[in-house]
Amino acid sequence: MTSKNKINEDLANERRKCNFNIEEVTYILDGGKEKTLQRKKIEDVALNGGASVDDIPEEYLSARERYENAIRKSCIYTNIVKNEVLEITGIENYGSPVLRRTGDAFFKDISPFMLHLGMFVPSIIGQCTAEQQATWLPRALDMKIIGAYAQTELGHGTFIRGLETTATYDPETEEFVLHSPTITSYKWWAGGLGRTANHCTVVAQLYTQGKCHGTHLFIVQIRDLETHMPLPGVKVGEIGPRMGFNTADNGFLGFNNYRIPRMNMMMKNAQVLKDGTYVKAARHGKLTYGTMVFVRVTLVGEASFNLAKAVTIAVRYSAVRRQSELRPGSIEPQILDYPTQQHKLFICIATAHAFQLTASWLWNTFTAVQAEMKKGNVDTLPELHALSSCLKALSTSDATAYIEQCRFACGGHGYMLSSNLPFLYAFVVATRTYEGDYTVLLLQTARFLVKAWEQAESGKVVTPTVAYLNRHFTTNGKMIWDNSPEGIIRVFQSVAAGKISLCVRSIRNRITSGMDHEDAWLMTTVQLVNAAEAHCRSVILHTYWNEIVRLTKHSSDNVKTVLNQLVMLYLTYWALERTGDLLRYSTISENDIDLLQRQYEELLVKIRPNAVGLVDAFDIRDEILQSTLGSYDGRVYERLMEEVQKNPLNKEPVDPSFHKYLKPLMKSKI
Ligand SMILES: CCCCCCCC/C=C\CCCCCCCCCCCC(=O)SCCNC(=O)CCNC(=O)[C@H](O)C(C)(C)COP(=O)(O)OP(=O)(O)OC[C@H]1O[C@@H](n2cnc3c(N)ncnc32)[C@H](O)[C@@H]1OP(=O)(O)O
Ligand SMILES: Cc1cc2nc3c(=O)[nH]c(=O)nc-3n(C[C@H](O)[C@H](O)[C@H](O)COP(=O)(O)OP(=O)(O)OC[C@H]3O[C@@H](n4cnc5c(N)ncnc54)[C@H](O)[C@@H]3O)c2cc1C
Repeated sequence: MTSKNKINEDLANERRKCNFNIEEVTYILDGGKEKTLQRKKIEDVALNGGASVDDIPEEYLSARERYENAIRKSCIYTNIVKNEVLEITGIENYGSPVLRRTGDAFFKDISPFMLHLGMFVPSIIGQCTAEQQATWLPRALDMKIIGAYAQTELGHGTFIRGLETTATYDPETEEFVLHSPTITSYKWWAGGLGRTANHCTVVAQLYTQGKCHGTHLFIVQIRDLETHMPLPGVKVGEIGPRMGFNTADNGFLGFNNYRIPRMNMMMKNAQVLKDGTYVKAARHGKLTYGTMVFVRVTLVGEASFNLAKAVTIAVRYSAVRRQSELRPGSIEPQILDYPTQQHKLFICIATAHAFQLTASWLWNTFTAVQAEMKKGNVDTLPELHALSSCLKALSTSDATAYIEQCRFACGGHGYMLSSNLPFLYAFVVATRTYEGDYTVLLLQTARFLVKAWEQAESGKVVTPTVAYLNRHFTTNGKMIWDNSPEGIIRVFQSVAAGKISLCVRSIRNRITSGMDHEDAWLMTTVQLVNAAEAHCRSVILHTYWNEIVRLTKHSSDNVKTVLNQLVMLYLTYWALERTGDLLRYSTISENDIDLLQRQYEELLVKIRPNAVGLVDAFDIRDEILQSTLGSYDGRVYERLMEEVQKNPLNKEPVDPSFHKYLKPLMKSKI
């Protein structure tokens, strides 16, 4: 073995200690052996060209160079996907999470094509008629047109009904006239819009026959396909440097009475006829929000994958890094041996599992609701909206916090961009805001919960994810504490039910004392967010536990054991995090809490020998991790040194600024 591919001895030892079959766990996380094999095949095809390697790391490039480099690599990757990968997977897998995952080997930040594939194409699939899809979809999939999703404006992101861009139908010419009447009506933020896109989905207030019908979606060409010049009546550009997403060319867009054909309104859920007659969406008023629901569902898997990357980096680094002495003169321990380090990291592994399994379950729920909607039944949409809202909110928020925890776990070296942890953080923290801000989405779930509570109160049987509310009305007093997984889950459901019940009481009391419903709701929103969070925790705990039981039925004993230890760690961790709630809503005693704490510490000890095996089971290739600290071989210090050689500041021994500024300063007299 050359020193280049020699595995760090501590890491090699960790792998020898691992007592379970790593591949078996990978199969469970991927959704089955077939899926793992398919993923590996795709990664082999897409990554063996080594196209991901930049001569100069992108963080040293100027804004212009970075953008051009991101476009260059997007085109390379797109060609590989079009010419080689889709041969294996079929065109229907264009937007699959595997391609998204493989794409991370090409971009440290983000591809300017991401929104084309992540939202423009899904909006065509979800919001266009079959005839419109036949016109747009093949061209979009073939990258003959490149799109963005322009909904948010300078003045409004959350409150979609407040958007100001107008689309006024002109029956004379059978066109819509798009207009930006104010500065705040300028589209703002859309990824890929600033420099890359020639088309975009525009969300605008629809006016026809003198009446406003609310926001609708339109496909709009904004640039010439040959010259890429903005078309007359279109003002478009890039919004400027941001915390992350700097290669996504997020853009602004304004219209000056810009005309598009009638058929460019996405007409699956509502139509404007040639004479201007508006035909209302018959089934559900919020179907035009469907693309956002789809993306929220996919973001739970994104949170899991990015957290898996961060914890892979931090655990491998913690196995390699040695620091301090436990006893005078003794060998310095691996930092992974500190229980406090295990406390920081093992919850991240468990959370990545919890979110991955919840994401698959949510995806199945999403496809089931889609199938029902195709048959004309929209009854399950409110539950899906409530679920996807709170799961998006919590998974992105927890992933953000835990990625930062992984960075803390890597000390100073975690602060280096080459560790990839700062990029991961900047990327994931944005997911807490975009596609619906954390608080706003939890308040959406709260609306659903309050309604479900009222139904349960009147004796009606409610839908499965809130079925625990029915139990709330048949049991009196606090939930009996029981330290089994099922017992802990039941207690978390009681906490949620108790908090929802307090919200309802607060709202009613406020109304009784003279407030109108809107003010009573507003004054209760702090509690409502808290109740929705509690509900969502119980959903995640329940789903994680159920899925582990189901998926490990035929697993080997050691895999069953380690995955059980992880899920128990997760349940125990959250019980300890929420002791205040547990004391309030269950019969848990101080003694029970002491036992929980001991159980938690014992679990850390049990999981410790398998920690590296568990992150290896995420099976994230080095090209995708892009980290000096997290590579499979653990050559941390060598890679940090190699990275220093790429720093343009080190190219010359003396920087020109010495002669220009420093020397004159040093020579000048006081
Ligand atoms: C070369 C590279 C190749 C790489 C290949 C890889 C392939 C890539 C493939 C996939 C990648 C996936 C990753 C995707 C990454 C995507 C990045 C995205 C970037 C960010 C994009 C954006 O941010 S787009 C903008 C998003 N904006 C928002 O989310 C706005 C948030 N606001 C809202 O959603 C709503 O306004 C609101 C929910 C806050 C409220 O709406 P409104 O005021 O209209 O409603 P009400 O509060 O009055 O409620 C009325 C009623 O309706 C119910 N309701 C609301 N929303 C919905 C809904 N969506 N569905 C169903 N029902 C809904 C609401 O609950 C109320 O019900 P009641 O019964 O009356 O209570
Ligand atoms: C990296 C990035 C990429 C993006 N990409 C796109 C894109 O491609 N296309 C696109 O259309 N948009 C995009 N966006 C915009 C994004 O969807 C919005 O920023 C997001 O929905 C939040 O809306 P806002 O900015 O208006 O925040 P605001 O609504 O102004 O929120 C500010 C604060 O007010 C609070 N608040 C707002 N309303 C309420 C309420 N009713 N109750 C209680 N609190 C409230 C929020 O909780 C938040 O704390 C992107 C944003 C980012 C950061």
